[in-house]
Amino acid sequence: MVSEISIKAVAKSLDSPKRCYVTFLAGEGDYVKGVVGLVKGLRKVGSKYPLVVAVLPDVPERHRQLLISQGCIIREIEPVYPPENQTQFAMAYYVITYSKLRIWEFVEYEKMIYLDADTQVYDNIDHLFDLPNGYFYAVMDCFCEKTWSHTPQYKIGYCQQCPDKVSWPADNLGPPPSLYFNTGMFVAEPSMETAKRLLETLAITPPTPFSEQDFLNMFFKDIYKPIPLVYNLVLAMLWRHPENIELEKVKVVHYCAAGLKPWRYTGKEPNKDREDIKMLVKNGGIYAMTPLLTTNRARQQHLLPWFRRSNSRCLQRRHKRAEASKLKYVTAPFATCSPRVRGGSTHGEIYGGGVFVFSVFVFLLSDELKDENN
Ligand SMILES: O=c1ccn([C@@H]2O[C@H](COP(=O)(O)OP(=O)(O)O[C@H]3O[C@H](CO)[C@H](O)[C@H](O)[C@H]3O)[C@@H](O)[C@H]2O)c(=O)[nH]1
Ligand SMILES: O[C@H]1[C@H](O)[C@@H](O)[C@H](O)[C@@H](O)[C@H]1O
Repeated sequence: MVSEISIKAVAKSLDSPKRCYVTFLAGEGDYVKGVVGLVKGLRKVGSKYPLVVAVLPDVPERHRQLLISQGCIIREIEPVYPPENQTQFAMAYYVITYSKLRIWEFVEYEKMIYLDADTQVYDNIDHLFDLPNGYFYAVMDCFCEKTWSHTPQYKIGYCQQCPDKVSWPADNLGPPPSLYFNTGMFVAEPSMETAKRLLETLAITPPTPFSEQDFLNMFFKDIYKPIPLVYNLVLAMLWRHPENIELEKVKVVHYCAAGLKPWRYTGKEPNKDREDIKMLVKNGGIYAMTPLLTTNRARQQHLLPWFRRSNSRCLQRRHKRAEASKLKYVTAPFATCSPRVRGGSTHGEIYGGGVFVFSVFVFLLSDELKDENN
């Protein structure tokens, strides 16, 4: 029996413009825990739109089912690679993230907010869907971590977060670089034409260390519009540019770095008495109480019919593809990858220990998944 609440929810959804949150999932590792945390977070902050998970073929069925049971829409994508024989130029860890480019093919939606699986929302950001069309919105990155040591910016100590501290030596290096965004969160408009241009451009673009992030920065350079840091707080900002952060206002936290993923918290990390950590703990603690959708009634209230339609279309597509497919793809290489592969030093060394503590609250979101990783 469909409840009255679910009928109202359906009616409301049919009225709403076609919008969605979207994330990306590869491999059979533990990033699925991040997605469960994220969908619970979105629900907790009252987001009106569904979370679509763009999954690579190597995501196991049990993970897909788990995500569907939490209200996610599963959309399988074909992997995207940089030009053949050139993958060595991107950091091995990141090659798989080129597949994110497929989300521009999700043209059943007019607008989407992309969030990496290692982000968490602490406040509703639905209003970002109302930003004017025709631009690429994302938060400016920070260049201060050792992962950036391959760049001139890092070498001269220049960061766009504090451009007056070390000014750009135009005489030696030419005009300053364009503003550079982090791709853990962005607002974009799906379009087959854009999707096609992205892939065509990628085919003639040599891979670079931050793979799809560098590529999207290059591709959308002319229409990029920075949005405030509160929409994607890359953790390093806490200790690199604390003067730029108003912690109570942060809406999306990005647990951006190996070793700092919320679901990998061990409880042994130092510095848990830092004030910023305490603040995040206070704000984030409520998420531990967000329920899973475990009862039919809860599902009726939260799962809208387009979730089901879309998932059943997705299953049909997968069957078809499995039949036809001699699809060659590389599984996610980095779920178990050592941080050293990525930047020459461990993220433990880079970040110091304190921030691990605030990860625990998001970790609590996912503790029902403990067995998944064994
Ligand atoms: O085994 C994996 C590894 C990664 N991912 C997906 O790929 C995303 C990016 O990977 P990480 O979160 O491990 O990487 P970072 O936090 O360092 O992310 C930063 O660098 C990446 C590569 O440059 C991307 O651009 C990303 O958007 C940017 O925030 C994950 O969030 C997740 O959505 C998986 O699904 N499975
Ligand atoms: O600034 C960040 C950070 O330094 C990360 O370690 C890296 O993964 C990101 O891609 C980058 O944008």
